[in-house]
Amino acid sequence: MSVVVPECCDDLKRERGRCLFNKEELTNILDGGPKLTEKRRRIEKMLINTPELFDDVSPDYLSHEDRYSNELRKATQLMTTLEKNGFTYNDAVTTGTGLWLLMDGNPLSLHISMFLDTIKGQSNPQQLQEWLPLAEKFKIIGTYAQTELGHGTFVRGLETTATYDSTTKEFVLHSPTITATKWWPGALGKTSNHAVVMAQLYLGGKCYGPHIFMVQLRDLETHRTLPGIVVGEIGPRLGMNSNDNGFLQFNHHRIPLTNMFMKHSQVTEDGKYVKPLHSKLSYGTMVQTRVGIVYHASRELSRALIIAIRYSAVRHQSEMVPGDPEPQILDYQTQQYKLLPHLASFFALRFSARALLEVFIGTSAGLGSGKMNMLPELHALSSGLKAVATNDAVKGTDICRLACGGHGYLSSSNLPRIYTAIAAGITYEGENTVLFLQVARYLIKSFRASSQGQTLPFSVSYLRVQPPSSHAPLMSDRGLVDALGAGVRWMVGEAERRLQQLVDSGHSPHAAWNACSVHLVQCADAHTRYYICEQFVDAVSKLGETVSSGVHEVLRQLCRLYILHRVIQTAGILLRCGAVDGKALTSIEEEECHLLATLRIQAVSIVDAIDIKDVFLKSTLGAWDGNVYQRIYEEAQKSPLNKSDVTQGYYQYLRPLMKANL
Ligand SMILES: CC/C=C\C/C=C\C/C=C\C/C=C\CC/C=C/C(=O)SCCNC(=O)CCNC(=O)[C@H](O)C(C)(C)COP(=O)(O)OP(=O)(O)OC[C@H]1O[C@@H](n2cnc3c(N)ncnc32)[C@H](O)[C@@H]1OP(=O)(O)O
Ligand SMILES: Cc1cc2nc3c(=O)[nH]c(=O)nc-3n(C[C@H](O)[C@H](O)[C@H](O)COP(=O)(O)OP(=O)(O)OC[C@H]3O[C@@H](n4cnc5c(N)ncnc54)[C@H](O)[C@@H]3O)c2cc1C
Repeated sequence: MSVVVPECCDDLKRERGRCLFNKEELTNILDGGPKLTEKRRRIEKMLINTPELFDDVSPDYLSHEDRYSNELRKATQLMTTLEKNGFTYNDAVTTGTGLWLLMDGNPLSLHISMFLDTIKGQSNPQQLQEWLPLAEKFKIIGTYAQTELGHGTFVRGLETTATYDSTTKEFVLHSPTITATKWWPGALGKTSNHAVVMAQLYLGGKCYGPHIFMVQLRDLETHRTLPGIVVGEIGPRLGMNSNDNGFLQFNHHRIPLTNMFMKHSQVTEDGKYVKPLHSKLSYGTMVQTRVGIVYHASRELSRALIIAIRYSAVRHQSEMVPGDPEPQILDYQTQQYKLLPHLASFFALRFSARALLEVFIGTSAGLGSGKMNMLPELHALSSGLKAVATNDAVKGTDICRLACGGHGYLSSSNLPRIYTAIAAGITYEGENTVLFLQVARYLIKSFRASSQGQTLPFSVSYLRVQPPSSHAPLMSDRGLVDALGAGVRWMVGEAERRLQQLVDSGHSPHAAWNACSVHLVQCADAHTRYYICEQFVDAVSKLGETVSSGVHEVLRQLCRLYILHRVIQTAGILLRCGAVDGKALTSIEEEECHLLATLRIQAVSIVDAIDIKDVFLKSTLGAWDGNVYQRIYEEAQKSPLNKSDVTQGYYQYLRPLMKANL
């Protein structure tokens, strides 16, 4: 398949004619530099030239089994194509081309993300040497099996046991109850022959908590399940039904001692336990995946935005002025209000994902030399950003669907598939409310530490009890971000006061925590969004010296919109703590409406600069040429129901009903 850039329709031609900035420059910024754009495009070109990667028939028309097989065919083709062309799976993950861009669940995505990451992050040198080459070459195929029927969130509550038998130097894996059944892991049902399994470690009758084990599940020749193991697929889900999310039970299944991941904690041959430097190091794969999810969520949101904004420039509906031609729906202020703040969110998330990745890389380097002090900060940042990114991507994607009216509900718009895939991101890898509560714990701890005169880490330093007063004028970007920071400080202070008050009146700290948890989640959400605002302002101001004025202006406008929108969303808090007054809010609302109209002019060009090609958008509504109606019509012709004029169902059911004497 070659990339032919079609002539676009008049509406889109006019939109593109209004572009006042260098699109390529903006693309480079979003990719992280021209070299990364070039690398992404090389991977994409290679994928586009591999016709086997593209569906002839929509997965919606396939049986459950054919759908899975078709996805597996594409996933294996994707991996061999990458390998043959000298790219790594990591290239596919980091450029966003390898997980779901072409896919409907990709049964190898867990292998190339969490399985490989666990091997890299949790193995001792011998294990790394043994497992990494096998996994990288797909000689073994694995997944991350942690969640059980009874527990997903509460990892310490997992029931699968790994009991050490020092006589044979083996662990005995067992699922003692139905609720101990591993449930959900992607690609566990039919694809994987190995899994990294989280289980409670038992030594000499004592439980040492959850630890990770490498477990072979299936024979490497026959692919049959090994004795002592029951494994299968869990059935249809809201989305990603081409994957084989699975279940797994162990019946006193034995694995060698050396199959416990031993980078951080160890068990000696005689059954002694060696503690890790930090008790949560075994949660490292989850943290790393949360970092990746922030990027992934922003990418999925951007696909939905490209579709909805292009469509809104092509779709004409109603009369704005009686008797005038029907305007593009993008001209309606309400349509701009639906879409453009989410476009700003996409940019904000992309810059924040990059900042988080830097924290992750810095913290990982520190861990390598035994420095654990950055771990709580990374845990709080990755938890908060994963939660905000997925919440916003899901909300934004659904708004994009709604903004496309009826046609957004068509599978061929691809919005339902993008939505159902990213909707899972709210739940997997740490349910968002639960992650926010982890952030809140960090905020309260930090606030209390500051009251005792301790210095706070960078992401929470604005919470210190006596912050320096902001010198920036309120209506400047900095001034408004400072106002948002003052709002969060007030919220956290209020949460702390309420917690203390409950404890003072006789509640246990845990009961007090639960009684304040709605407010605590709001604190965590507000704190994370403040961090995102900071990253956005920071990134735009740093770019200011290096980019052309057109690009800088667009970024400045998007950043401003993000901040204004956030201030309006937080108005109640900001008024209560006196960070803004009613007059300021009125002028912020007016400015936001003005900015919507300004950004509308170049909105199509901005989404063009995100640079996702039609073959990856897979949408009748969002294609580059804007030829919407023809595409919708052609897609409908592919429905199996249109293969014959009269269907079997007519003879079987309708005709008898019509002939019956009712
Ligand atoms: C760079 C990225 C590369 C690749 C990925 C790319 C793209 C990804 C795209 C898509 C994703 C692909 C596939 C996803 C498929 C889905 C997979 C899964 O869902 S796997 C299962 C995930 N499960 C979870 O996330 C479970 C969530 N639960 C938990 O994490 C813990 O149970 C919880 C944190 C809620 C509580 O832990 P607990 O042990 O009970 O601790 P407690 O609350 O008591 O706190 C004690 C103490 O520990 C601190 N802490 C907790 N976790 C961590 C941590 N991870 N790191 C550091 N510290 C931690 C906690 O804050 C507390 O500290 P204090 O005592 O307050 O100081
Ligand atoms: C598509 C998909 C793919 C997945 N892939 C994998 C995988 O590859 N490997 C794997 O191991 N797992 C996987 N999972 C499982 C996933 O990680 C869990 O579903 C997730 O961690 C949430 O846990 P849970 O289902 O037990 O939800 P629960 O924790 O039961 O959540 C239910 C409700 O209870 C609330 N709740 C729970 N605890 C608290 C608390 N402490 N305070 C306040 N509220 C609370 C939650 O906020 C939520 O509203 C996947 C899940 C999905 C949907």
